[in-house]
Amino acid sequence: MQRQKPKGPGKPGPRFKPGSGKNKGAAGGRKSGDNNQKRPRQELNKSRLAATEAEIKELQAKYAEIDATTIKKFAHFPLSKKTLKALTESKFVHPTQVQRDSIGPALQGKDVLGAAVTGSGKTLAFLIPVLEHLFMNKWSRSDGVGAIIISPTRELAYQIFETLKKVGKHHDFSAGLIIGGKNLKFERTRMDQCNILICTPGRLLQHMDENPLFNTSTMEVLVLDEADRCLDMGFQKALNSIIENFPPVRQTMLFSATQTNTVQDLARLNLKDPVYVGYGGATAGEEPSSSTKKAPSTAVLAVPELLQQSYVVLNLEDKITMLWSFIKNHLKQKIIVFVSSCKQAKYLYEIFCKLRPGSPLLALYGTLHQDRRIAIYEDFLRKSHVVMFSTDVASRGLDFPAVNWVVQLDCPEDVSQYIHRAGRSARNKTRGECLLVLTPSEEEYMISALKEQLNIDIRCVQIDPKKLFSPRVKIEAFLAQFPELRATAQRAFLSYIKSVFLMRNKRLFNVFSLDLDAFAQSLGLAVTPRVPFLEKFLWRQKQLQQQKEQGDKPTADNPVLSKMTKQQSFGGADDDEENSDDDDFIKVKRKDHDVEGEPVQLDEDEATENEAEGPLVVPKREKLVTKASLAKKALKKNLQVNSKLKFDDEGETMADDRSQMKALSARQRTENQDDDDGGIDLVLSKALLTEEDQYDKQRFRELVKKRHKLQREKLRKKTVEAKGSDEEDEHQDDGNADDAGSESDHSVDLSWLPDPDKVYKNKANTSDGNEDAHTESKSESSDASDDEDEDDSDDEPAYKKSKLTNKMTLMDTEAIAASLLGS
Ligand SMILES: Nc1ncnc2c1ncn2[C@@H]1O[C@H](COP(=O)(O)OP(=O)(O)OP(=O)(O)O)[C@@H](O)[C@H]1O
Repeated sequence: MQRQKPKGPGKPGPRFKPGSGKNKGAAGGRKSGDNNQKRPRQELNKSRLAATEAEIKELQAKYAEIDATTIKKFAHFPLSKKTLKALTESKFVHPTQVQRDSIGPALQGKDVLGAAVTGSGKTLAFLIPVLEHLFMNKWSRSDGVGAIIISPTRELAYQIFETLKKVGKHHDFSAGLIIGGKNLKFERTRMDQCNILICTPGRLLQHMDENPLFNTSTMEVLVLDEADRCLDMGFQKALNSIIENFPPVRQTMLFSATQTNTVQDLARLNLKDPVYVGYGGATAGEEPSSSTKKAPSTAVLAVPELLQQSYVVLNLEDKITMLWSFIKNHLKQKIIVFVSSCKQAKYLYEIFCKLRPGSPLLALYGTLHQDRRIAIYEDFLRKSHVVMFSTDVASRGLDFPAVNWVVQLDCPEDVSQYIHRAGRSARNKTRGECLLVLTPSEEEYMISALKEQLNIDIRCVQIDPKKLFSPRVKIEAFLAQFPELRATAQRAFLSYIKSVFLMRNKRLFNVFSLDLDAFAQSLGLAVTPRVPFLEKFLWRQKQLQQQKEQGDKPTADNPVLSKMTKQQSFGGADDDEENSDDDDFIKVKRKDHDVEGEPVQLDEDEATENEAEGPLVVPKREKLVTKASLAKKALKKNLQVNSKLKFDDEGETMADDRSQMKALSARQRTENQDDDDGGIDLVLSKALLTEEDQYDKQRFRELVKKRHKLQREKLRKKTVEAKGSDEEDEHQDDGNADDAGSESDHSVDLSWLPDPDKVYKNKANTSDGNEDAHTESKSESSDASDDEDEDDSDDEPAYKKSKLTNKMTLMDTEAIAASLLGS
């Protein structure tokens, strides 16, 4: 039974129109009029409350009698009027099997594990109980978070939110969509006011860690949609931390088309006597029909009844030709093409846009901006014929209407991934088709796994070569024309190889069976790009082989060797940061693969955790490449970022004293920083810069002084030379004195003239014009600093300044002329 919470009055009822009271218009009766308005409002609130109380009691009394077998319509469930009204308005009248089986126990407050075929209506199977739980407990905005629904992808969370808006529209609860890529501040300020939160694990954890307003202690219902995905390795850490923050007493519901039921997962979630819905007994295409309290050994794996499945076997290099021909032959259809990495989805989208197949194209993958992702998702919902290239971000839970074809261009990791991808078509009893594209090396394993686990007979189709059109030549031309596209093709090439390389099921995915040159050519690349991670892996294997031949065994004392062995057993890449920029798209996240190779010893904690399941091989997690780690790497290699080398004419490097730190304390402090963990101390850096700045200024002043000294020396030399030659001339040729023309060619001894310094100093003091001149001269030397100007004024003779100013008065000129004539 559900716990009744002592509640306040709940949300206010509708406002009364002003003047509806009896005393309307009475002079001076405003106050009493207000009272009269308040009274009916209070009375209405009371009567509403009483009605709600009565409804709750009535519904509660019926909970114990719920029998799934007798339920044909939603109205047969003891549901609140508000929920029923919204369901009817949304044309949800008859519950699906999973809804029939799970809503009853969920209303009774039991934990539920629901597994049902894709598109069978699991979303409503948990949303209805969530709404009813809050209603029965008279939840209001001030009560905080009552239910949290966790979904593995943002698009799925968004879709659940949209469904909640439909079926919960007559309730007064507030709901929030908490997903990454949205405004964190906005979410932060409103989260505490939400009664129902729909979130992705990462974002929820972020709020739990960073948002002091976020309080989950009031939470009473937890739902995990696509529970097996939420509980697998990719989200394990985040989910463990999230669950720690939840109150231990709560109702928990898990739903998926490929459900988890491992003891370990259920223990993590604190499930108490859960009811299993859709486990066991069903065959392909047949919906599960009963719920059970016993934990069955396996969950049902099934694909929709009306889904037609087929597969085709092709060499890797023929995939693009096949896809192009397929799209050209299905122009008026809605198609999703699944590939294994974001870069492939991007490349296929870009090149097909250039090739113009005649059908609208879209691409949905994780590295797109969130707003773009939602826009593409909505675009695909709306369009009736369109091709969408997608990664597995769209493989789970998304309810696109009327998808005609799902093409799995790259082989799925396992059967459950196949089911989720295929389930985007043939939803809710509609027809759909799925085409699985396999390479010859993938065929045997995948087809036998599908037949065994799904108990289906998947049809192999042969492609008519006449219907194949190769776009290879056009692709090559586009790549030659657009270098950016070529780069995208190269990235797509590498990302596909890496995805195959990282797959843990080596019987299914064998990177060495691929013809890399042919594959590169099929993407339009004239030259096959290098695959560094593969080269490195082969080199390491060779080393290992050599070590083995020499009789060495990997031990704890031989870390290199044991690392290599470990890596080989993973069959995966190392965490070498060199290749890390290719890594963002792929992570080996799942733990339920068929794994080849030796089991690897886990950390102690993990090992004990996994004992119940026997030896477990976990994937090696990729090291996160952060800016700090890159900086540390650069430091280790003694790389100086932004350093400048100068070369002389002979090509020898010259010391650049400007780049060397002069300040002793700065140098000491920087040297001491070597022991630090990294990061930038802003205060320290500022102090160092100020100190260095002073040295820079001093150095600059010295340079200027040096330059001026040189100039003066040059000038002095010239004057001395000129003097010497004049004296010689005087001795040689006195008779030439009256030759005016020759005078202009030779310097004249003007030492007998009055000292110009003295003359202009006096004038400068009296004349206003000289002030301007001084300013002008300053502006002319605007390159120099203020200090430099001061130096100039000390050192330079006054006549130089006056020469610059060119401001001689008439009297000065006359005086000079008179003295010249006088002499
Ligand atoms: N009772 C119902 N009557 C009619 N349509 C329904 C009913 N329940 C659900 N649907 C519709 O069926 C479609 C699939 O529902 P939903 O997305 O909940 O399926 P699912 O089981 O969660 O699928 P998946 O496993 O892919 O996540 C939706 O379009 C939904 O509106």
